[in-house]
Amino acid sequence: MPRPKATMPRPSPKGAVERYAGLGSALTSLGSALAGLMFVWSMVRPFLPRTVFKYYLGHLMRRHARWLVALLDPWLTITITDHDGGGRLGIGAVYDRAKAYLSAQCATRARSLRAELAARGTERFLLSMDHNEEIADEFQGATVWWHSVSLGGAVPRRTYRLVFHERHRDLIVESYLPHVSREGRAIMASTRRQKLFTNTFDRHNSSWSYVVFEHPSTFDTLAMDPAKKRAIMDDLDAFRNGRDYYARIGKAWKRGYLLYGPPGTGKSTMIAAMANYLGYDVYNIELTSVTTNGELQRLFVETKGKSIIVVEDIDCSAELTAKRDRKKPPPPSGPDDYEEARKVTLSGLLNAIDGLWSACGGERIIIFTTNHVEKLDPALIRRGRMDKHIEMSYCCFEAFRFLARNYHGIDAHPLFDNIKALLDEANITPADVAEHLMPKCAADDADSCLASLVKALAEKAKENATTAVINSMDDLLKDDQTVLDK
Ligand SMILES: Nc1ncnc2c1ncn2[C@@H]1O[C@H](COP(=O)(O)OP(=O)(O)OP(=O)(O)O)[C@@H](O)[C@H]1O
Repeated sequence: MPRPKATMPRPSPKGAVERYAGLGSALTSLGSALAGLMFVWSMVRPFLPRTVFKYYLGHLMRRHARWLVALLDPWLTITITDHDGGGRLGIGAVYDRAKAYLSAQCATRARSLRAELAARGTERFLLSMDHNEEIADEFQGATVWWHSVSLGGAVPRRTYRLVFHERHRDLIVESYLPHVSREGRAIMASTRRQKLFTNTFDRHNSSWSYVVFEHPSTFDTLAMDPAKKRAIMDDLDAFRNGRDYYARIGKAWKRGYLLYGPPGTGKSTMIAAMANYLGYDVYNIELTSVTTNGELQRLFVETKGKSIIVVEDIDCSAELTAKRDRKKPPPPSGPDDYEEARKVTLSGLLNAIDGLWSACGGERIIIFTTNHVEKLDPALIRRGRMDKHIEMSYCCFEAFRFLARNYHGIDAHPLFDNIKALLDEANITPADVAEHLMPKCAADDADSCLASLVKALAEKAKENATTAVINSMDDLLKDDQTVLDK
């Protein structure tokens, strides 16, 4: 097996010289010793019975092989990759901590660095080692070397190799690594940026990739009934501070929300507001890009704590809206059946959610959104899975006042009464109201925007009234037909 690059002698980095200083003379002495042994061996071997050679000497050589290797290469390597499960911390968490720890070390020591903004709204940069860069670190008298490597592939894997002398094994494993983890976590807490993860599919499987999450929506900009909004914020607070409570009642620290309502009523906006309120990362899972139930399960388990996992428009996945088939499916018999077996099913999704709660301990929220709650299987949205059901409804007067204050800084206007009466009849979404309130040119002010809204509301109210008349006539005709049929 080729040695990791970090252990190869390199001219520039400090430490490499020290690490390999004794190696040349050790090899020379070993060469002479081996030559002597070979000579003695060739003299003695013809006089040895086969059994002595086979059992005793063979055994002796095997026993001392490890010692010989350790003598030649006493350097141990620990590999930390951004794709390790990270146990209860979630994928790449150990790597992230090491990266944060090294950011504090490498600014003064590495010669080739990468820079990224440390946190939203700050001008501070977080520095990390560039690929193939090496730095040395000291800990309680031991020297260790960190080497940064990027492994190729469709989704490149970033890896750190930590190299140290065998005699420091206990110190490194029991004290140094926990020290790196502690320091790294503290640095991450002070420089944390929220991330938006999406699942991408290459030729072989799905994996998460992320961008920095910078959605401007907050509860201060979300238009909805103030009492309902307050209740959601209180619920989130109780969840965030509920670590001991969840441990005491023996439940995984998680909460499920179902957001339902017509398009444009603010479901995605609400998710962004929740993420910003809690400071959590968002994992947006696109079910149509996931080919098997197993893959879905893996994606779920790879999410980190302090995160919101979102499945939007869950009603758009035909396999999930179908009622659960409790019978075991027959084994695939042809290519079509195999294609069928590759789909994500409702039971697959339920298993993935349940598996997530049993495999990962910490602080996750899962949110489903749908425009057609009535289409969903009750098992998917039952309390315990989706603990809180939130209806995102058409714009009410309170939500309109909120938007008017946000967009134009007004709390009252002669058109408000008119708008209040029309809103009840028009059934218009907050997205539509926001669109009318948004000035389109420099001449647009509150008066013109509200006038445009009144016009739109009146048209929508008229349209709804006409539809209602047509529907009631249809119902009457159906009733008449039923009577005639009888
Ligand atoms: N309650 C709201 N408060 C403030 N803005 C809103 C609200 N609802 C909708 N909007 C505005 O309307 C736009 C569309 O809203 P959003 O995407 O959140 O709706 P949605 O319910 O998720 O729609 P869909 O079901 O089609 O995904 C947003 O960009 C936002 O600016």
